[in-house]
Amino acid sequence: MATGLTNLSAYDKDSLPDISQLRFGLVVSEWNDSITDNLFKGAKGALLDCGAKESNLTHWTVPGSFELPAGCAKMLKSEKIDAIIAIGSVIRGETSHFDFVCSATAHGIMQLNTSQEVPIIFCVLTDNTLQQAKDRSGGQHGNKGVEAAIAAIKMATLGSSN
Ligand SMILES: Nc1c(NC[C@H](O)[C@H](O)[C@H](O)CO)[nH]c(=O)[nH]c1=O
Ligand SMILES: CC(=O)[C@@H](O)COP(=O)(O)O
Repeated sequence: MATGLTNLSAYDKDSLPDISQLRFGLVVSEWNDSITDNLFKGAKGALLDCGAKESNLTHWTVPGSFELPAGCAKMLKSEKIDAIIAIGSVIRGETSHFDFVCSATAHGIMQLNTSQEVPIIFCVLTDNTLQQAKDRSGGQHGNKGVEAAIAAIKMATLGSSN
C-alpha cells in the first residue's frame, strides 16, 4: 500500500510484548540531518513509549546512507544488541548517484539481515524531493522512524512466547 494511503506513525503498543530488557541500536546517517534527526526522534520516542529503557539504546552516526551497512556491522561486533534501526534519507539529485546509493544501502542491509541473527531495520527514505522526505519524517504521512521502531520490536521478538 502506498505511503500516502497509510499513517507511518500508527501502532498499538498494547499488542506488543515486553521489551524492557531488549537492547536497540540506532545507526543514523548525517546526510540530510534535518530529516534523519526527525526519523531518529520518531524511532527513539516509539521505542521508549513501548517500554524500552533509554539505557538500553545505543546511538551512532555515520556520514551517509552508503555507510549504514558498515556502521551496523561494526555495531554488531562491538555491542550486545537485539535489533538495529538503520536511519537515512536519500534525496534524488541531478545524477544517477541516487540510484547507486539507494541500491547499495538496501542491498547491504538485506545482506546483513540474511547473514546473521540480529534484525537490521531499513529506515531509509528514498525520495525524489525534500518535501516527500519531510512528509515521511513527521509530516502528513507520519514518521517512518516510528514504523521502523515497531518493526524492530516485532522482529526482535519474532517467535518468542510473550
Ligand atoms: N546524496 C546523499 C548521500 N550521499 C553520500 C553517500 O551516502 C556516501 O556518504 C558518500 O558517497 C561517501 O561514501 N547520502 C545520503 O544519505 N543521502 C543523500 O541524499
Ligand atoms: C543521492 C545523492 O547522492 C544525490 O543527492 C547527489 O546529488 P547529485 O546527483 O546532484 O550529485
